[in-house]
Amino acid sequence: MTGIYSPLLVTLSCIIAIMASYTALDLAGRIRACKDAVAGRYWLTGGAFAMGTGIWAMHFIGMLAFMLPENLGYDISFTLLSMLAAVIASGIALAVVNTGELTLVRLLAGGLAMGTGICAMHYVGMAAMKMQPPISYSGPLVGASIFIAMSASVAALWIAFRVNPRSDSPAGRPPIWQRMAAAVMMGAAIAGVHYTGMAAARFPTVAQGTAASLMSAEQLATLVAVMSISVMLIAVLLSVHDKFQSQQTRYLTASLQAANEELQFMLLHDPLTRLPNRVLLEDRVSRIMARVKRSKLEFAFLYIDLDRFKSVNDLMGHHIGDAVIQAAAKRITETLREMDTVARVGGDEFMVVLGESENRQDFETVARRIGIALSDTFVIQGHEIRISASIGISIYPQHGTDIQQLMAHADAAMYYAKDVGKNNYQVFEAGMNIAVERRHRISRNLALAIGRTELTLAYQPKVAIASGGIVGVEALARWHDRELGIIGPEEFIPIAEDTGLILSLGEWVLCEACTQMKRWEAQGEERLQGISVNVSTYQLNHQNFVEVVKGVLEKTGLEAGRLELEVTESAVMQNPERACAILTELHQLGVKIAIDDFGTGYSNLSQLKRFPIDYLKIDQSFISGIATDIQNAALVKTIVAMAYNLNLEVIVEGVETEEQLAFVKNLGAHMYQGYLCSEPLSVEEFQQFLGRTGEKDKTQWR
Ligand SMILES: Nc1nc2c(ncn2[C@@H]2O[C@H](COP(=O)(O)O[C@H]3[C@@H](O)[C@H](n4cnc5c(=O)[nH]c(N)nc54)O[C@@H]3COP(=O)(O)O)[C@@H](O)[C@H]2O)c(=O)[nH]1
Repeated sequence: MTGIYSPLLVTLSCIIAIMASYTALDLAGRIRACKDAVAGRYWLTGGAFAMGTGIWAMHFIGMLAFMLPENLGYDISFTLLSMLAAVIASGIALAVVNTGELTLVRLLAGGLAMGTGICAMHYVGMAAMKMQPPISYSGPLVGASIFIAMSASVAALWIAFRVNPRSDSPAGRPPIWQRMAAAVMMGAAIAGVHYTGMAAARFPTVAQGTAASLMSAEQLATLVAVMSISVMLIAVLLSVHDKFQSQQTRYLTASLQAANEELQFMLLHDPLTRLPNRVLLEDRVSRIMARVKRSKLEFAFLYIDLDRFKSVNDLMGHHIGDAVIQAAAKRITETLREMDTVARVGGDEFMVVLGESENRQDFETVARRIGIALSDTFVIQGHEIRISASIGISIYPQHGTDIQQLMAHADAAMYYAKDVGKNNYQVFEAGMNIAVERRHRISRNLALAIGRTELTLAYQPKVAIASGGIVGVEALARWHDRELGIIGPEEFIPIAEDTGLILSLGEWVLCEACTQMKRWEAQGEERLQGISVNVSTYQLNHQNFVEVVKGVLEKTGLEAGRLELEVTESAVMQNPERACAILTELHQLGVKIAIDDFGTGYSNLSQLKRFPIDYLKIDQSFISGIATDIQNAALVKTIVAMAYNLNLEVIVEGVETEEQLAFVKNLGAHMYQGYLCSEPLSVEEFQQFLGRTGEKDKTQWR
């Protein structure tokens, strides 16, 4: 009996073989990429089922494509057994592909197992065709089909391995067209086995289906269709999954790349200003240095520190402080050229590297420009803020041949600029290093000294000019450092202000002075109406200053009216609204307020009218030449007259001679302080002083 092939079903069988191959290859890739052992086992089982049923479906469609004159039946158990053989063969193939390395032995063993499975599937499937007399086979063609099965399996395993590299392979997954080409090759091999096997079969001339036939060709077609659709569905689902996963991977890769770039940026930039940080700056400097070495040009470091920034931050809050830093960064950047670099290297510190130049005047010009730009008023959220900058300059190679040296020298010059009054620039000179080293030591040692016996208070009497009697005392901080010896407040107070140490130092002074005043009260010392304490700008502007004063009064038990706070004119004028509010609160407690160093600031008396002031202290610089300097004399005269109008008492500082005293007495000033009466004394000396003067006629002391 001879049969003919239906071209449609043959084509369909080939398509199914290709689809099954594609599905199998894809699954093999997934199994190889899977790092989770349990999930890998699921993929293997699913893959074996999909590939096995695919091959099996191809085989039976191929059988159905072969139309015999007789209607034949198919034995169910053989049919299912052939499917099992295909699934097992596929499982073996996938397990082999899943190994780390495909050695020749493993490839041959896997190919043999898979080929055996395919042959078993084919010939068991053929045996499902129950006919009488049974089908006979041509030995050479069966041999050829077995050979094709074995070699196709080896080729298929090799292809599967090649198109599914390990997940950590640098090459990554091959493109889809390569996988498709591999699937076509595998499909052709599977179809080849089948059709060679079919050619080997000799069907009897007259054949009849046997009683064992339980499944008709239609039923078989239905089963095959279900299986084929399953394979196709798996293929479609996998492709959708694949697409989704590759989209996901692309998205994740893009986000990872963006995150990496941001991380890279963050590592090299300051987050607030987005300017380079010290690391990036150093990198750029080393490049400039390499260039400059060859060209014999110079380049400069500018160390910029914002003056009074700490009080802006404390006074107005960190959000305003941050905005000032950002605005300052912008202004600095705007003064520079493309080739220059500005970096933020600390809270209110910037470092500028000015690219190579032949003329060092250029560096100073830029420093001057930056200084001017930063001293212009900043308007931040409606607040007018005034700061300035102290700038230190070091030049390569004159001031150093490595980055650290150049930075240290620019830093030293910057501190020098601060020491000589801020709001200026200085080019590094050898002696500045020593000054900076001393400054560092002072701030280090001062932090340790607060609250220890190294810090003490000196007391200077206040004398009523009319009566000559002692009426008060001013407490002044003194420091004898174990390592550096005596350090004057002129030196350590500004450092304490710059470092913020003034808060704890100021509180200590306040507490110590009030405690001492309380002791004098307890001793029955009636002449001292009160004790005055200096308050720095930084303290006054600090948010909890009123609370600190209240706390000290409570702790020491001193009556508020016995405490007098001396605030400088410039401290008050830095933020008049806030200063006025704080001073009013303190004044309402009963604390007396004196404006210290009056005449050195920009204010005039009418501006001070709204402040709750009790005393004006005329700065000692006006007193030294008062008898000879007509201008100073006129000024003091005017201040005293206006103070009278405002109902303020005038204290004159720095009176050293009888002549000066006579002059201020003549003007009608109320009190004086100065060496004429006494310099500031230790507590013991002041005690003796009180004793000595107490024996004199109180009203006739001087
Ligand atoms: N915030 C704080 N500031 C303080 C504190 N203690 C001192 N200071 C301030 O330091 C500056 C220098 O003070 P000092 O060296 O103590 O000098 C004072 C007097 O010794 C000096 N003086 C007094 N009489 C004369 C004199 O006849 N001639 C002369 N040449 N100098 C004299 O004047 C200084 C007093 O200044 P003032 O405070 O303005 O009354 C100084 O600005 C202090 O304010 C502190 O604890 N906190």
